[in-house]
Amino acid sequence: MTILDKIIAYKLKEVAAKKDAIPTRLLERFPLFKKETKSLAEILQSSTTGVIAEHKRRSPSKSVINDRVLSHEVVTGYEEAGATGISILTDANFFGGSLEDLLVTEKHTSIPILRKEFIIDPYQIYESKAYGADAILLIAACLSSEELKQYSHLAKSLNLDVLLEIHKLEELEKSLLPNVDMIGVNNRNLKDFKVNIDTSKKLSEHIPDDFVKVSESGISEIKTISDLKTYGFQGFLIGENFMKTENPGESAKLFISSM
Ligand SMILES: O=P(O)(O)OC[C@@H](O)[C@@H](O)c1c[nH]c2ccccc12
Repeated sequence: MTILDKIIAYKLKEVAAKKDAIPTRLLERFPLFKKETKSLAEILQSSTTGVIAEHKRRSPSKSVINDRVLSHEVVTGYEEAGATGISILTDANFFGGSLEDLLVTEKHTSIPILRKEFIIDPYQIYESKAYGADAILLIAACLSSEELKQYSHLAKSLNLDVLLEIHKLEELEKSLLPNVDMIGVNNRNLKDFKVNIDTSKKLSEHIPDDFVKVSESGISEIKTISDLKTYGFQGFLIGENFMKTENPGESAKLFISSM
């Protein structure tokens, strides 16, 4: 069983319990459900930097990255640093995140927020909207073609942008859907956690130009970004490189200001 299989099995149980606690019809009554969302894809297209800074306390590959920092300090720091968007990992069990982190971010910042979660049920898309997300992540490795189609359609009907994550060419075919705004190439293999930036470079030529291209994971140098830009990437998802430092907002500021 790979870690991804483990996460999916856990998510199925987690979502079943959540549906009992707060049914979809209640989520639809949350005040933020009516919030006007901001398009991450649009902002990335007009940004010259394109950094999506991620809040991530832990990960299955590295265990603790930063358990001390308060999320509101991190996210306001990210916004002040000039990040184009913020990614919030809401998974508690493997990444130490929460929906509370999403609420805090919504309250304290005004740039687009990506909810980073292992989405395996439409319920989580309603939940993302109810807790203030502007965009969601769908992972091709976790979902069938039919699910990807259905979930991206639902997200768009709620005005949420869709970032669809792929790691290999076979996953791209089922990901070229009308309701997908951005295609993210994860440089990290979720099966063995190995990171290779060449994954983005290799897959870039196969991604049609009508999708905003995002490169995810393992980015720690500005020259990597300049290089990826020549392959058509406009978004760069960075977590650990900022989170592992004492002051993630300050690290993001140093990084972005020297781009
Ligand atoms: O911390 P990094 O190496 O900068 O990576 C950030 C982000 O890309 C990574 O957290 C991520 C990419 N896709 C995911 C899917 C689920 C959980 C996490 C992720």
